[in-house]
Amino acid sequence: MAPTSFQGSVTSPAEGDEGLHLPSQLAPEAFRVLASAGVSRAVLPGEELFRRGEAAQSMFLIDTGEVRLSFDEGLADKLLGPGQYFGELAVFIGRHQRFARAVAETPGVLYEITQDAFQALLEREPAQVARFMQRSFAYLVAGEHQLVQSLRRRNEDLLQTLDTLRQTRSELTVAQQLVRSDDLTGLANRRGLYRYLDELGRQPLGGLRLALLLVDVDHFKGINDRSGHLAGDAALRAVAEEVRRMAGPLELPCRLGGDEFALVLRVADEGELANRALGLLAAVRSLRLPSLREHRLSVSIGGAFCGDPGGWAAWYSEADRALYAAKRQGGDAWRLDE
Ligand SMILES: Nc1nc2c(ncn2[C@@H]2O[C@H](COP(=O)(O)OP(=O)(O)OP(=O)(O)O)[C@@H](O)[C@H]2O)c(=O)[nH]1
Repeated sequence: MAPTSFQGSVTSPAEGDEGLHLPSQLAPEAFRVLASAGVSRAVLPGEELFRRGEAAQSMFLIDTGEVRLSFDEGLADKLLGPGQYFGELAVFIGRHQRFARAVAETPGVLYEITQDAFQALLEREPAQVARFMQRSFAYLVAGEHQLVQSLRRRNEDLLQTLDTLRQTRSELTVAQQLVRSDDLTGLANRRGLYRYLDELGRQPLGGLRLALLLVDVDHFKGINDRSGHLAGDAALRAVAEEVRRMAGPLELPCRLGGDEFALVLRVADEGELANRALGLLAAVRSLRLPSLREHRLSVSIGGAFCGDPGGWAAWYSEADRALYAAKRQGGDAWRLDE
């Protein structure tokens, strides 16, 4: 039934170790026997032999020309040539859906072998068919193995990408914190405060009132002048620590710049605000820094209640007015903007 023009190629495997040679290249004798069960069919470039998902009926042997197999996304196409076969699962297991699309790449001649013809061949040439099936399974298993390997590699690549992403995110978080915090004291800086104020409008206050305290070190220029800039830095850090200590968990202590600090508080009433301001005055007053020699640290504090959570400029100018009232009083004092 099948006079073949395929004569075997230089890559065709030697008898006996066929299963080790990939891809599916048949020795001329095996090809001849299989082709004898098939019907020869001429194909033209672009001609579709089967589609993905289609119910499989037969397998194909390539006598001349080339056929392209396309798989799911992510898997490379396969180009098969003379002496190779494809679609063999159809004759092995029947009722099987194609998982590739097969299209003729060049003009050529194929042998199409139906399941019935294959069964008849099995009875006629059991030894040859058994060898053919054995090599096919070895080929399928090797293909499966390659697939598992490539999935594993892809998985490793994904894990690595995920790792890089995680690292970038944590670097970004650190960078964002650096951008929002003050180098000298570690408190939030003005940028951090604005960010906090943005969030503030969305948070419930649970019946409390928001208030702003502006804290400014008294005669700080004199500290720098008398004891040096490093001593000035130490004084700023010590005051910052007291401001931080006074802040509750949802309150943001920050350094606005120079010797000026700010704290947005949540208080029940004016009495509580006064207590907290007086507590801070006392805490700074009791600081003793050896680098400042005889100089006693003190701060002035101006306070204002925040009517509108978005109105930073208004709160700031009210608290600033109160702060200068405290300064005019001689410092080491607190005033509330009325
Ligand atoms: N050591 C040190 N000094 C700073 C820093 N930033 C600003 N300064 C200095 O802080 C001083 C602030 O001085 P002023 O704003 O005049 O305030 P003051 O001397 O405290 O005067 P009053 O507020 O009226 O009591 C300036 O001399 C700045 O040079 C800093 O990071 N470290």
